[in-house]
Amino acid sequence: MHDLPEVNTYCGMVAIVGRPNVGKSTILNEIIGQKVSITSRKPQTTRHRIMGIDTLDDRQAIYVDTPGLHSEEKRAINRYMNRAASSSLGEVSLVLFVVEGTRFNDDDKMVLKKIKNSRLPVWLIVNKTDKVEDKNALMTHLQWLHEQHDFAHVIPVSAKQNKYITELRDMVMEQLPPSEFYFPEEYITDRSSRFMAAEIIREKLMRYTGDELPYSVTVEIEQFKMTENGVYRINGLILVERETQKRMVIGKQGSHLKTMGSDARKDLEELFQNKVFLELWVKVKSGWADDERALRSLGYDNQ
Ligand SMILES: Nc1nc2c(ncn2[C@@H]2O[C@H](COP(=O)(O)OP(=O)(O)OP(=O)(O)O)[C@@H](O)[C@H]2O)c(=O)[nH]1
Repeated sequence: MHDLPEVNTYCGMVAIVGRPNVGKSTILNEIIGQKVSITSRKPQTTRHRIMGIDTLDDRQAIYVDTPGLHSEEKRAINRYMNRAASSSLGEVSLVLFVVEGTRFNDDDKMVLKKIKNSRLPVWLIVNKTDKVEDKNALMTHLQWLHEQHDFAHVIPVSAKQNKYITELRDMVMEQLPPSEFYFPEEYITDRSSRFMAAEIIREKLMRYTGDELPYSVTVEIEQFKMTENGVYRINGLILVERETQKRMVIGKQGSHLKTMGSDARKDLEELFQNKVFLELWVKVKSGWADDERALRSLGYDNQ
């Protein structure tokens, strides 16, 4: 009889699911200690499935941040996001179901239904507790939440104030099954530097522009290279649907684009630990959000 190879490390996938805007990406970034998933006040900021990798000594937790699940599936991009969110449930060992304070609406119900079907162990993470002034109401709500499903844990946190995030991280680490590491220990995400650069630029667009933009804007990295003097030279192309949106993104005498570019550059330098030279262009590309083929050509390939 052959001895099985001894594994003395622990590693597993943890899916972070929930309706849009409950703070999934913020929780992930707080756990990893770096911006691996972009966030904004606008719902549905996360469009892709992103892994955040947290390695500590002999343990590696691979968090999968998913686009917010929601019931509206009108446009192609919404369908894509729902697929990306659901497909991550197949391969994980633990689900963190994120809800917000004392709110629990139809979209939360829909997510809970999906989770129940998956039969995975679920921890309920009640985020944004800092926003709840009435602590008695919170207690009553937590009690009610407990009754909705056989949650292994119900954990109130505030990602924004970094409250109970370390405790959550430690609990997850304890829960990992014995396994080889999936990623080298220095990795913090499965995504390429190009992808991260595009996402950070998109985050600035989401944050600085009006409500009209979220669905219609996308970013392509046309060039990403190290120059002879050790600077990352990044050229980003911002694609919008309409001329009015182009003007909105650029701002008066380019003021908007300049501020966003400078903010994005700072984040990129922090992320890559390297000096960055960033150039941005804006171009009108009509109708892309309704065209699945165009989506795929821009990298929305549901992987
Ligand atoms: N007050 C408060 N706000 C928070 C907290 N966590 C996240 N937020 C804010 O909530 C908004 C949404 O956060 P995200 O992390 O982008 O939410 P998400 O669930 O990933 O959103 P989608 O990308 O739409 O799925 C942002 O403006 C965050 O700053 C928290 O603990 N307290």
